[in-house]
Amino acid sequence: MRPDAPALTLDGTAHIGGLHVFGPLHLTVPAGRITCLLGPSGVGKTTLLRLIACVDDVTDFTGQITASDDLSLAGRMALMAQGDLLMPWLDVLGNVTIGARLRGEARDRTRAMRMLARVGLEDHAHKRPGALSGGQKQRVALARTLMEDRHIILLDEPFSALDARTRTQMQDLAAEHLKDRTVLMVTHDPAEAARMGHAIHILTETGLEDVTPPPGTVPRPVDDPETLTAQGRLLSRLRAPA
Ligand SMILES: Nc1ncnc2c1ncn2[C@@H]1O[C@H](COP(=O)(O)OP(=O)(O)OP(=O)(O)O)[C@@H](O)[C@H]1O
Repeated sequence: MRPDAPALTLDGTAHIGGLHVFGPLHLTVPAGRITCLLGPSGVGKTTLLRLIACVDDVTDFTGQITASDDLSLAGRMALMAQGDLLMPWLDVLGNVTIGARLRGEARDRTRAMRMLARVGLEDHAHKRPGALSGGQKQRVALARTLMEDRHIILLDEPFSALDARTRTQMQDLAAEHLKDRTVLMVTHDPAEAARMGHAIHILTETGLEDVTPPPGTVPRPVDDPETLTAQGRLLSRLRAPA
C-alpha cells in the first residue's frame, strides 16, 4: 500500500439552509482502497464528497473529517466533480495540465499526452472543450484528475456520460492508476460498484448501509458470476423502499 494514502473518517451531520441533509453519520474510507457510495438522488452524496474535499461553502456541517495519519487533508486530494468543469478557453491539453499551471509548476506535456492517449483522446489535445462530446469531456476530466497523482481521490459519478464499452475501459484505467490510493467514488451504477468497490455503502435518508462486496481483485471481470450476483443484489436493494 502507498504509505502516504491514509484512511478517512467522516463523523457528523449536515444541513443546508436549515434543512437536514444527512447524519448523524459515521463513514470510514479505508486506506489504499476504492470505496463506492450509492444512494437515491438528493440524499447527500455530492455534499458529503464536497465536504471531504473542502470545497463546500453552503453546508452547515457539525462534526469532523479526519485522516488516519492526523495530517491535514489539504493538498493531498483530487476531486473529479459531477459535470466536467473544464475551462472553455483552454484546449484539452491545457485542461489536463491546469493543476500544474495553477500551482506555478512546469507542465509535464509528455505525461499529459500519454494520459490523453490512455483515455483515447490524443488526437483531440488541441481542441477546446466546446468541440467535444459529453463523454469525451468526461474523459478529459478523468485524465486531469489522474494527472494530479494524489493520495486521496474523490470521484463524483466519473463515468456517467460514457458508453458501456468506454465505461469499462475507463474503470480499468482508473483502477490501474488509483491502485493503493484512498478513493471515494459516488456512483448510481450498481454494476460499477460491484466491479470497482473494495467497500460499498448505500446512503439513504435513514443512514449509511454497508454492503458486502463480491470477492475478487478490483476491477472484477464484467461477466464474473459473483460480481453479477452482487450487482443484482445491489439493484434490488436500491429499488426497495428505504
Ligand atoms: N447549493 C445548494 N443550495 C441549497 N440546497 C442544496 C445545494 N446543494 C445541494 N442542495 C440540497 O442538498 C441535498 C443533497 O444534495 P446532493 O447534491 O448532495 O445529493 P446527491 O445525493 O449527490 O444527489 P444526486 O444523486 O442527484 O447527485 C438535496 O436535497 C439538494 O437539493
